[in-house]
Amino acid sequence: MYTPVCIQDFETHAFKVLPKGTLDYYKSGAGQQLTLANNRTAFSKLRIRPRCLRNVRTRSLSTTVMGTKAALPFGIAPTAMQKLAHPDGELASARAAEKMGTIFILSTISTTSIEDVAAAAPNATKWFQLYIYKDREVTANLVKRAEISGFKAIVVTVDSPMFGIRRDDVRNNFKMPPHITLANFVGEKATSVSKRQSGSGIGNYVASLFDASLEWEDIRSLKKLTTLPIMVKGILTKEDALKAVEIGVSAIVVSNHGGRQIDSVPASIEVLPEIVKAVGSKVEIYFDGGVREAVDVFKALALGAKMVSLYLVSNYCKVFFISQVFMGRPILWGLAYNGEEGVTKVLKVLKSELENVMTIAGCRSISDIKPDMVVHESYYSRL
Ligand SMILES: Cc1cc2nc3c(=O)[nH]c(=O)nc-3n(C[C@H](O)[C@H](O)[C@H](O)COP(=O)(O)O)c2cc1C
Ligand SMILES: CCCCCCC(=O)C(=O)O
Repeated sequence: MYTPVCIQDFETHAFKVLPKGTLDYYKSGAGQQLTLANNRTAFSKLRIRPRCLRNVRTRSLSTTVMGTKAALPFGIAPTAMQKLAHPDGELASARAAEKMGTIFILSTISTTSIEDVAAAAPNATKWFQLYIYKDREVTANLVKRAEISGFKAIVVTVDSPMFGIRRDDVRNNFKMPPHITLANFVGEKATSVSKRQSGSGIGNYVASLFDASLEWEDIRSLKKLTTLPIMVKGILTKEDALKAVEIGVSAIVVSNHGGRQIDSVPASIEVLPEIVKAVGSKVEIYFDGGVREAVDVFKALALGAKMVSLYLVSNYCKVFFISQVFMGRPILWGLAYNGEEGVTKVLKVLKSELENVMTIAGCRSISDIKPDMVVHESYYSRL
């Protein structure tokens, strides 16, 4: 079998083996796909400034997320309908996350139920991504089920009052194949959700069922439904980041939904410094969008780092840093390669790349990755 050595290799393989409708759904961005491309281009414009002779004989990639240790600073972003890539779908990716000691975020629109994922990967740190439905009973039920099943956080996606127009999905009249179900909606309410889905594209599903009337106060109400920490995913401005802090969320995911919502929003990595600067250490900040290599993880961690002066008198400074970077599509490419083993391989490739980059750059731990170790390319043209 073809042996991938980098995430690009997994992608090339997936492009060959996935059916056209699935591949187009997974890979597409909105509109002309400018933001999708820019999620990558923006990373390529950043330069790493390595440091030498720092005794990097022992290294650790571990980090702390919401008070819990994670073995890796990168995890699995929520992506819908993973059984389109492999029959084991979300079970495979959750198990791979468990094996590698990293975080797994399950999509509301999963093809495996909350309970089945929990049973398959009991020791993984699992978070549940929530789309808020017009029917608040459906929403409350999802939150309760995630809580009872041992998920450790609710990640509310706030960038999707309507879905971005992904042109290939429209051209393909993309629908879920009949042998696959939206597994969180089997049962009374679910039937109505699933039935509406069949025969209509995803844009129609979202328009008919997701709640476009959401406001910040709804996030406050959501907090009353659960004891789990609430995170908001899809923040792209400092104004919204500060609003999220004011409402009392536990974390913010800086994300442009993989370029799938508004074409021409900035790359996630372009937005990160503005948000870190505004929010500081008030809440945890995570990141996704365009991560395909360990150098991208390194760059995001560096730009997410912020020096915070704790005790001005003693001049003691602590560095707060973003503790997790998430990936969407690379996990789907891993699934398409070989289910659980494929996703594990994707995570392992990235892990060994990151160890390599950190070691050569003089970093023994994630907290050694400092803001001044990454600069924009214009830094050098000014010299
Ligand atoms: C096929 C696909 C399905 C997705 N489904 C969801 C979803 O159900 N919920 C959600 O919040 N984000 C979803 N996303 C967005 C991802 O969580 C993440 O923000 C994005 O994929 C990150 O970009 P990357 O693919 O470049 O890593 C999806 C993305 C893709 C590509
Ligand atoms: C059938 C509902 C579609 C959900 C889509 C999930 C998603 O967020 C995406 O970007 O696609």
